[in-house]
Amino acid sequence: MTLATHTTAVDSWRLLPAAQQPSYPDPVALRSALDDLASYPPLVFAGECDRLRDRIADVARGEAFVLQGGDCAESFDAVSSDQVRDKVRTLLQMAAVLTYASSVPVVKIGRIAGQYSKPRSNPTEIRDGVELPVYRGDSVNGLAFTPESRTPDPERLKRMYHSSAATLNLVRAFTTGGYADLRQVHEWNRDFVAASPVGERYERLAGDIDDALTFLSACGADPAAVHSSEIFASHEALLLDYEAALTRVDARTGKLYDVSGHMVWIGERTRQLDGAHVEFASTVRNPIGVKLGPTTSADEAMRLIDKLDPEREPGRLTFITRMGARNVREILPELIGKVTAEGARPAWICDPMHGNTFEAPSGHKTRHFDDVLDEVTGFFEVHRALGTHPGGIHVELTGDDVTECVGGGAEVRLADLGQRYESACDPRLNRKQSLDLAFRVAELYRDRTAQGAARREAVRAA
Ligand SMILES: O=C[C@H](O)[C@H](O)COP(=O)(O)O
Ligand SMILES: C=C(OP(=O)(O)O)C(=O)O
Repeated sequence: MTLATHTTAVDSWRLLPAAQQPSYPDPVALRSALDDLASYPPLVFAGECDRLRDRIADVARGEAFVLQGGDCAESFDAVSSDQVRDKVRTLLQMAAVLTYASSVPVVKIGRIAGQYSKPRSNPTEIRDGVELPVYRGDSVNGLAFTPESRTPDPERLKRMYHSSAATLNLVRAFTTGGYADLRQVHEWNRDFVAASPVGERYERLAGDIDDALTFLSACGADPAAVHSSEIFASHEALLLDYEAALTRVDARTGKLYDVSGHMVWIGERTRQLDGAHVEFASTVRNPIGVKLGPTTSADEAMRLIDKLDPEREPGRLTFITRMGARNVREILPELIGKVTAEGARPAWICDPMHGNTFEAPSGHKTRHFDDVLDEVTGFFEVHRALGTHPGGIHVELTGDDVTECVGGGAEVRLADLGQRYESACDPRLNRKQSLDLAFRVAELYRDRTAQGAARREAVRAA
């Protein structure tokens, strides 16, 4: 149910069907929560959203790379400084490796400080013959399988706001308060390489980064970027009442911004061209992501561009493709080919998680590291063949040593899944698997750069 609030958001989306919205039993309580939210201060500022748009514009031009990652579903209980610190640390470690290998800035975007709502395949769940509403994220209902917990509660929308605020505060503190110093981040990577069963493979890259840092200090170069970092916040803009309640007019420009996060994305299940989510996103100035699954046609992609990025403004739109390892090499070329031929310049980034989920014999939802890597590899291959820019990766990850995805250097086996399966929804890469992935993507980037140089050399010689 969607109710009018005292927000300044454009209300056109309210006239359209909104998929995946909870049904709240008490409309008065919902209205009251939304009114409160509409009176709260912004979580992020419009100028910060603009800065992220500029950074993504560099990605669209082939001059930067996106690392977007974090939990599948954040939980209110996990807003602790240790958990946020470990996620930030994982992102920083991955970014350090990717920056060196790609030789371009890495734009770090957390699935963080707002990723509390989940689209689901089924509206209900049955256990032992009892049917209850499915868990839709902490912003909607509770994970416990009881009627009370599974009933959507609008007070949770306010907890989402407060949890996002506390998390953002920690992210800002960790990225600017000395924790993100590149030399320290590199030391953590050295420790990872030394302890990893496949560390030998990464030794050379880690050694090269050592040399680069030593060279920088020998030159007396001490740029501020070495001591602090910048991590933007993003989440799926799923609950439109919440997003609209946090939409504000920017005093500088008179334009609308969704100030619940720097970037918001539209999911695979809610990207209908005539639906409320696409309409809502078209009314705000934030950088927007859209997930594109294997059924997306090139024509649909073009119509999404026409709706969300009619000015063809680099940085405005990011296509996050999640085709599955088996499909990526077949489906992606036509999409990218058509969009590029039409003169549109979205950033393209690869989500290698959502097309590669399967159920383990133990009943756990899982993903195999090899499939994740294979989809990213296919994504790089397709871009290489087309001469376009593989603009980044979007991954579900955590800084904790969970056992939710199988494979990786310090192999998690199917039989290990039950040991530490903590995700409230989909399986995440643990810290070591995330770092493994960063080193492997770095290798792909270096291969690509080396092949590009070889091609240029061959052309010069001819
Ligand atoms: O995280 C993504 C979706 O919410 C999830 O894949 C849907 O999962 P379900 O099929 O278990 O509902
Ligand atoms: C639900 C998600 O993905 P998708 O929309 O691609 O299925 C997600 O990223 O949490």
